[in-house]
Amino acid sequence: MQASEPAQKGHIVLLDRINGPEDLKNLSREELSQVAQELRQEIIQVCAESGGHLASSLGAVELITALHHVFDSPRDRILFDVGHQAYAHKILTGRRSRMQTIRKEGGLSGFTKVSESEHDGITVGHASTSLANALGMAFARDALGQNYNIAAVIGDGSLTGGMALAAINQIGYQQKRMLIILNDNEMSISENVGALNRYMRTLQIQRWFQDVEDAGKKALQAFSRPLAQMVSRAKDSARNFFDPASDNPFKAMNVRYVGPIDGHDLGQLVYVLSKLKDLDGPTMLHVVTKKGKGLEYAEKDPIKWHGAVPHDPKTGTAPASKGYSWSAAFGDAMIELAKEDPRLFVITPAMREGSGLVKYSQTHPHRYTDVGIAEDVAVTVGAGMALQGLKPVVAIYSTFLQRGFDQVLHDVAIENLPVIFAIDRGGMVGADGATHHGVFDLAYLRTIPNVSIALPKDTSELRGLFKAALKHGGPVAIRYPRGNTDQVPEGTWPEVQWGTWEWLNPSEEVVVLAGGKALEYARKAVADLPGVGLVNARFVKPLDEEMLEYIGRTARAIVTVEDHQKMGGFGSAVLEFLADRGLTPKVRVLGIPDQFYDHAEVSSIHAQAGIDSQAIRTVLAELGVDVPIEI
Ligand SMILES: CC(=O)c1sc(CCOP(=O)(O)OP(=O)(O)O)c(C)[n+]1Cc1cnc(C)nc1N
Ligand SMILES: [Mg+2]
Repeated sequence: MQASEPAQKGHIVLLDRINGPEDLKNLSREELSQVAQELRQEIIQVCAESGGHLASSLGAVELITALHHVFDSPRDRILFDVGHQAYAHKILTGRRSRMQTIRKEGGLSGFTKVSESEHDGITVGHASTSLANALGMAFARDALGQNYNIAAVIGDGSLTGGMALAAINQIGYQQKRMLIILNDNEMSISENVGALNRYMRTLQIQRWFQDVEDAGKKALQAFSRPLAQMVSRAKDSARNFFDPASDNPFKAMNVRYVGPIDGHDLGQLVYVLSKLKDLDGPTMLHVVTKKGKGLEYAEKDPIKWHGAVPHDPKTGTAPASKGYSWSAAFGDAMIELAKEDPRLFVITPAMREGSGLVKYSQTHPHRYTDVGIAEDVAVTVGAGMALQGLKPVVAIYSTFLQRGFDQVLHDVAIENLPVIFAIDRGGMVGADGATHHGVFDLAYLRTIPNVSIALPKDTSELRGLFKAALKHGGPVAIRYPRGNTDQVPEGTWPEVQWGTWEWLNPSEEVVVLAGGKALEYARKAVADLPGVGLVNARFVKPLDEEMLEYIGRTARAIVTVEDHQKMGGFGSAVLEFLADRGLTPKVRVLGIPDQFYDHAEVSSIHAQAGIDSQAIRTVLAELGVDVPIEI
């Protein structure tokens, strides 16, 4: 590709001619800097129009440009942990024209995805998986006698995940050739946490230490070499004492550590990556970046601009978000509950904002902790708290609780400990796609003895269930969807009788059973059908056995609806119950079919999956209920 005159700011010149990483190879340092500038403009424009992971992607622009200049993707494998920071990677690997479709139905994934491009080494969305993937690829490369490079980019937040640290332990032990690039911007979604994070700050101070030391060494050598050598020996022994970098955990695990270097200095990045690329064994390059780099309002507030909504790119202004979210309803309830019960303690695995806990963490800072991206740790920390008399609430997305399944079983349920799981994003979540949909939790929780599962229909019931859960003791999962709910006055704490359902439309011939988000669809579906019974099945476990027994004996047909996999969910529980008692009404189970759903609007996914109001009415019609199909 011919070099061209550098473009004035604002004009896209070089990107127009980059259709793949091979077009980066012959660019000069100045041209690479121009490419980075143009990438930044495109990412800003894409996120302004479509929303997306703006701040993370802006912070990784130079790093990704340098990686694709130095390495030879797709022959070399370049992996991104979580994959949310990879917008520049997508643009440079032939997807520039489709960037406006990102996170939309039929469009690009918001993360890297193997089926989307040969340049996407792994399909991700959950954190901390890149290093074990990289090790696996190194095993495969060596076992097959092949020869290519593997580079894994992992953020400082993702490095707080146990899976990443365990992988480094193995990587240092196996000594396979690979490059880990730690993209350290001191941020997870919130400020990053953990001892390793604090240690990495000292490494950045250490650069200052290095510079002073280098200058001193040069001055001394100019004066007397023997003296310089003697001082150098003395310095090395002192170094372990003063220099934090000498207890570098990565070096301790036999991973070569290089850095920290400026993750926005393209010249330095290209130089160092070229030097490290072919070194034997594992190397970690520590780069320091700024989340939101190059966009003033995103640099100033990387938390807000971690996940951008469509906005004015010049000012960062966006229409005020409407409505009161389930997450806010949960956070407000916790603030009040903590005033009532001094034993309450809320734990988040790096999702303070997403779980609606910002205000709670400020109101009750001593009854709150963020354990980092470590859901397994969050659950078992809750178990430890419960063993010693606290009332822990683990605030966790359904999809991320998958990382703590064994901890729920092994550390909480066996001893029937009073840990409450506030499960947010229960059900389909939309733009984050298959890696983030929370549609497996009813099945994986239902099989664990002692665990109760409840689905509030509104904010008042959410609060009533937390109050009942605190009284109930034992492990309780209270699951609610992404999206909005109603707002209730402070002090709303209704009584909810444990394990009971609620008749909403007491008609007995054909009965629809649904809880949580599915109940919204069911209500709409039967609104003008007085002959169809409707039950708020707010407990998945325990079922309301008395009511279900009655319905099983009297109704000719039952329809269950859930925003969850059909297999193993609420409908399965009802079928098991009826079969155990020899009750034989017709049963239709509406749930998510046995497949993954990519990113799309939640309503569209629900319609495709056959659990929305239209689907319910169609089934009712098939069961002989006289319903107008269209609503
Ligand atoms: C997108 C998403 O779901 C993100 S991005 C992110 C912060 C990652 O911080 P890191 O320092 O690695 O990257 P940075 O943004 O460049 O600073 C979190 C916690 N999450 C949620 C999350 C929670 N828990 C798990 C297992 N995976 C994910 N992806
Ligand atoms: Mg980070």
